[in-house]
Parts: sequence; C-alpha cells; structure tokens
Amino acid sequence: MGMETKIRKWINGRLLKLQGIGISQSAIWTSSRRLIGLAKPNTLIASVHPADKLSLQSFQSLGVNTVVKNAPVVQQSDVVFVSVKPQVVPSVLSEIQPLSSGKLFLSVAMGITLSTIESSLSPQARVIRVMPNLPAVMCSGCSVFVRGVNATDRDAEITQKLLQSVGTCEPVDESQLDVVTALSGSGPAYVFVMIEALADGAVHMGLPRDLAYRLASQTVLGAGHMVRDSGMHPGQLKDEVTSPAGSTAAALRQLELSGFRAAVSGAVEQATLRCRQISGKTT
Ligand SMILES: NC(=O)C1=CN([C@@H]2O[C@H](COP(=O)(O)OP(=O)(O)OC[C@H]3O[C@@H](n4cnc5c(N)ncnc54)[C@H](OP(=O)(O)O)[C@@H]3O)[C@@H](O)[C@H]2O)C=CC1
Ligand SMILES: O=C(O)[C@@H]1CCC=N1
Repeated sequence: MGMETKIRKWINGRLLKLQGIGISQSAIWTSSRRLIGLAKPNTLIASVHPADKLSLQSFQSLGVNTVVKNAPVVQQSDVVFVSVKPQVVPSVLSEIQPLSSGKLFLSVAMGITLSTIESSLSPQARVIRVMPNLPAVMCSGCSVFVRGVNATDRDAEITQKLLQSVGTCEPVDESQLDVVTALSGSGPAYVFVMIEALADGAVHMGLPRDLAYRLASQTVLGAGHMVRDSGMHPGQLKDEVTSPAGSTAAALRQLELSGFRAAVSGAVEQATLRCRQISGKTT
C-alpha cells in the first residue's frame, strides 16, 4: 500500500465529517485538490452565501454539500475550517459557540489569536491556527500551524496531513505567526506583482505579452526551486548570474537605486504590523 493510500485510509477512517465554514474561493480549490483527496466529497459541507454563485457552482460540481447557515456545518462536523475574514470571525464564533464543544476548529484568519478564538468557543472546543497560502490551489502551498491549549497530538497530525497534501506544513510558535502571515501568507501577492512588472518591462522592450508571462513565471519558479533545493545562499546564486560588465549587473544597479530590497522587506514589515493591529497587539 503506497503512502498516499495509507494516508487516505487513515483520514477516511477518522474524518468522515470534515467540513468548513465560509470557505472562500481559494479554499474551494483547496477542497478539490486536497480535502476531497482525503475525504469523500459527500462528507464535506460548506456554508456559502446564496449570492455567491461561483462558490456554489464549484462546491456542487465537486459533490460537496452546501448550506446557507453556519450552524448545520458545525453540528454535522468533527473538523471545522473557519475561513471568514478576521473582522467577521467574532460574530461567527459567537454564533457557533453553543455548538462547538468537542469539535476541532482550524482557523486560517489572519491576526485572530488562539486565546481570542478559544475564549469565544466552548472550553471543550479544540483549536488550531493555520496560515496557508494561495498556491495550495496548485498543490504548491506552504502552511504553518500552532496548537491551542486543548488540541491533541492527533489534531496536530490531522492538520499537518491535510495541509501537506497541498504543499508543505510545519509547526511554529504563535509569536511567529504574524511575520509568517506577512511572508508566506501574503507573499504570493508580492511575487505576482513582481511577475507582472517583469512582463511589463519585457513588453515595453518589445516581447509579446503571453511569452513574457510564460518566461517571467518560469523564471520565478526556477529561482525559487534553486534557493530551496541547491543549498546555496541567494546572494551566491545572484553572483552566478551576474557577469562582469554584463546586463544583470546593470539591472541590479537599477534595482538598488530604486530601493527594491527596502521596498520588499518594508512590505513584509507593513503586513506584519497590520496583522498585529488586527490582533490588538502593539509589538
Ligand atoms: N486569500 C488568501 O490567500 C489567504 C487568506 N487567509 C485568510 O482566509 C480568510 C478568508 O480570506 P479570503 O478568502 O481572502 O476572503 P474572502 O472574503 O474571499 O472569503 C471569505 C468568505 O466568507 C464569507 N462570509 C462572510 N460572512 C460570513 C458569515 N457570517 N458566515 C459565513 N461565511 C461568511 C464570504 O461571503 P461573502 O463574500 O458573500 O460575504 C466569503 O465567501 C481570512 O481570514 C484570511 O485572513 C489566510 C491565508 C491566505
Ligand atoms: O490579506 C490578508 O489579509 C490575507 C492574510 C494572508 C493572505 N491574505
């Protein structure tokens, strides 16, 4: 029996009702690739606003049950994804609090702390905070998780298996979660802007746009792959591309003059501060 089959059997035996609340568009795709790979579609249920026709269609095409209220999702579930916006989390938690005893809640909400979630649910609820990212859609995500006070080893194992089926997943301390959110949670957006800017530059210099996007995206993929797997420092890899008096050196000088490094690291700082603001923390 292969590892994947083992994992499916393991999860199917225990997660017969793996379900979510307010699952967003990104989570729909996630469901199609990972959750449905690990549990039967008809054991999943999602709360979806009736006006959200796209989500409804996506869930239905996958064979996932949909309802318009959150209560039935929690009532019928062992594991509940809380994937509404942080500003909506308090009202959703107070709505489902009476139904939350004995359930495992996986919250992906940015900046909403374990203590806030735990104090808003039954003392018998188990909570894990997760920070995934959008490339989970393509099974190339990276996620981290933090266990709440009641979460068991088995809960952590379930969380890790779910998230690892669409990328990487590792435990972190809650004190690191705002920075992780700013780095890998939001990071795909920074990279998308970079890809768009690379392609815009190439189009400006005469390349067709479709070719420019293909080359820009593959360049980012390849460079990421090298940093992850070569064991070399990114600065060393940069030096390998940069021929004396060549074109890369001219480009890098322009990036430094434009404050590229400061802009990117400042983006991570600002995103972290926004997470802290949502958490109500000052540091
Ligand atoms: N987008 C990303 O890449 C990532 C997002 N996250 C986290 O995921 C969460 C969702 O983000 P995102 O998908 O971008 O946001 P969206 O606004 O796209 O999704 C939130 C969903 O919740 C629904 N919703 C709103 N109110 C309620 C309610 N009371 N009960 C049930 N469902 C409700 C919304 O429906 P409607 O639109 O009809 O109001 C919408 O479908 C956030 O907490 C965010 O921090 C974490 C990591 C990455
Ligand atoms: O922008 C946000 O608030 C969320 C958190 C991480 C990615 N998106």
